[in-house]
Amino acid sequence: MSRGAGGASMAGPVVDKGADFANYFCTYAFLYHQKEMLSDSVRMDAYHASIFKNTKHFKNKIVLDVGTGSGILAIWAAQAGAKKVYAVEATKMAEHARQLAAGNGVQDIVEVIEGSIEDVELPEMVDVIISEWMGYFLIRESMFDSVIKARDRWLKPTGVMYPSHARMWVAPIRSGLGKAKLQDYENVMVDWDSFIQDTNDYYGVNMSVLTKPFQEEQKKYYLQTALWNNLHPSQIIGAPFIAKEFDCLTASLKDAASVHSSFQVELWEGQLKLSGFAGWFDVQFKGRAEDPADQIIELTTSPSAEKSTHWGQQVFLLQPPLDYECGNIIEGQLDITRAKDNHRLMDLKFTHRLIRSRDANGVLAPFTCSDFYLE
Ligand SMILES: C[S@@+](CC[C@H](N)C(=O)[O-])C[C@H]1O[C@@H](n2cnc3c(N)ncnc32)[C@H](O)[C@@H]1O
Repeated sequence: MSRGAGGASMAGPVVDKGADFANYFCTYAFLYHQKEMLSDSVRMDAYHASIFKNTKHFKNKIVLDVGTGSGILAIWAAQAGAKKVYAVEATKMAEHARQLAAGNGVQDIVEVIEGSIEDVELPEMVDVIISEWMGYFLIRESMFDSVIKARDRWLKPTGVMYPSHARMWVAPIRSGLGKAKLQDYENVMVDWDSFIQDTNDYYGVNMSVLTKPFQEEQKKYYLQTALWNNLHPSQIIGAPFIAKEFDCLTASLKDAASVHSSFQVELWEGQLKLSGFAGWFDVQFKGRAEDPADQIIELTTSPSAEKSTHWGQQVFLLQPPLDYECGNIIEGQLDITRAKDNHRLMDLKFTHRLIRSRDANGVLAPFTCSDFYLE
């Protein structure tokens, strides 16, 4: 791939650091935002268990926490017996992490370093890299890039990644959200029409040449942007499939830059309306093949009746929804690439068709394409 803005090469995309700080990092400098993550009990329980059920990976070890935020993972690593923890944080939250480590008596073990992991120098290689880098649908925010770079630079050849594996899941769903979004979009366009009329009547300028670009802009916003949602499991209408898997020990920057996955899913009976697709992720803490975890822990963000996470699921709605019959199959291709103007956002495209039956002679619906933006 080329090395233009949004493109990825072996060294990753070229990033305007000032813009990146303003657009991305700034919210992490606020305690209210860190508190949201610290209040996600599914997330907290999984990381806590991954460390304390596998203390052999931490006892007397050198640990690097990439993006320490409040310092929580670094403090747990110290409590689990780490000899030294380098806790790297790009924002001023580093000061709070330092306070928190001292407030919990681990200031001699946890060394908080304020700076971007790409720029900091550590005095030694580490045994473990721990990080909570996952964004919506796993790869939004592109923080995995930073973890990969840290791994390639600072992890000993025998080192362990926490988490060790990650997977992106997709499933066909039903949802009432599409109808509401379509209504919002239509209302906005009705409002635009009266705005055009008023501007012409009162101010003598005809704005109608801007109708098409306005329509495109609003369509993208209301109908083609991925939506955050906490789905109920009953909204899933076909077997979820894995769109991408990462082994965090070996994944490359190129691997992390895009997803290309074909799928074929039989739709379950009893629903008959395909509203779109949902995407979520899980991560596993398995250690490494030669040094496996004593207890494998998994953190999942899948739709659940009992346990939701702050990640929820990302929902991609078809407009209009597709009617189907029992036993129909939806097949197609999912392509995700980095947005051209912001490497932390994704452009996502579903190319799909509904096959009326498994029979090769079944009636085929035409291909439909849906572009979504993980913004
Ligand atoms: C999702 S938060 C996790 C915070 C904390 N580890 C936790 O689990 O509660 C990610 C943190 O990583 C920091 N971060 C992201 N990219 C970074 C980088 N390249 N270098 C240093 N810190 C980074 C962010 O500022 C943010 O505080």
